[in-house]
Amino acid sequence: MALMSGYRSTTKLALASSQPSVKAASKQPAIQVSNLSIVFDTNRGQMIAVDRVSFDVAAGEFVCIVGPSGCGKSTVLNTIAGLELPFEGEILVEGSPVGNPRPDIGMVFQQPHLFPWKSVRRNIAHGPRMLGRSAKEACAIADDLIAMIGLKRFADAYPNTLSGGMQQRVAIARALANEPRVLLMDEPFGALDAQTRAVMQDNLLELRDRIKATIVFVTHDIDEAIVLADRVLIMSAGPGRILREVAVNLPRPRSSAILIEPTYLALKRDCLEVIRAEGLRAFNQSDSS
Ligand SMILES: Nc1ncnc2c1ncn2[C@@H]1O[C@H](COP(=O)(O)OP(=O)(O)OP(=O)(O)O)[C@@H](O)[C@H]1O
Repeated sequence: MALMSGYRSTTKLALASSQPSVKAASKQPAIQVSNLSIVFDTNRGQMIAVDRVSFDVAAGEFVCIVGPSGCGKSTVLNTIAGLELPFEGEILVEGSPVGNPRPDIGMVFQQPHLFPWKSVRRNIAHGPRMLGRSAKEACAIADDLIAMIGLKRFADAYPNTLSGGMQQRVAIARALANEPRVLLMDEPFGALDAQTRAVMQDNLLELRDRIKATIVFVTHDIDEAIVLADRVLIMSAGPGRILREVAVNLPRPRSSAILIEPTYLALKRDCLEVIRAEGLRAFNQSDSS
């Protein structure tokens, strides 16, 4: 496998001691989340969904957030996107506080949410048009991205004629059309079958090398997190906190083929130990409360 030619055994697991605060290596992080807390009103009273979460993401870094269902992963991501207000704490993206959704922050969800009445090209051109680009410019941007995601033959097709994987590629291209500095992805491959998912992971790794955006990616799947990320943040069961940071120093370019490499398996085993211990802690806690 050509992508594996540079493979070396450089895996290093970095487990920080106890860290509510996870700092990126860069001096000027693209994303700075400081003491983020989010409380929801529910019919059983107030519920702390996210509890004093702090982390940085360096410019160009790929960070995955994993954790048990309901631990607040999506809430953290939505808040960075400006979709979850109000919140306690501070979030800076490219140095500016987040408030409302911003064109320099792209978001991709588990479901592609394409406009069913627009063709692939017009779905992707929509963002640039909204930002004031001419129809010609917007179509040129869309066509470049369509080539990048390998759907040239489907430029004039409508979403309902595409497979789930193809629709998700269009959703990613649509998010990239505004040239976001930051791309937030909430389980974008969660609804796909295993084979399509592996192909999409490889596509994303390739795209990532070309677009140089800072990416925060939420997933349940530890394999997916290790294949994609420079760092994995493991969240605890609710209320959500950052439990551990795991540095993934596997060489790039990578592909899903690293899943069978011994260094990869060692890294996965260490992550799973952290996740299993946390699962047990949460179970015992809920059992005794
Ligand atoms: N708008 C809301 N109102 C009330 N509670 C909410 C709201 N949004 C999320 N929650 C609750 O906050 C907690 C965190 O939800 P969130 O969706 O962020 O978790 P998650 O880790 O992304 O879960 P999953 O992996 O299952 O998608 C959950 O207990 C959820 O029920």
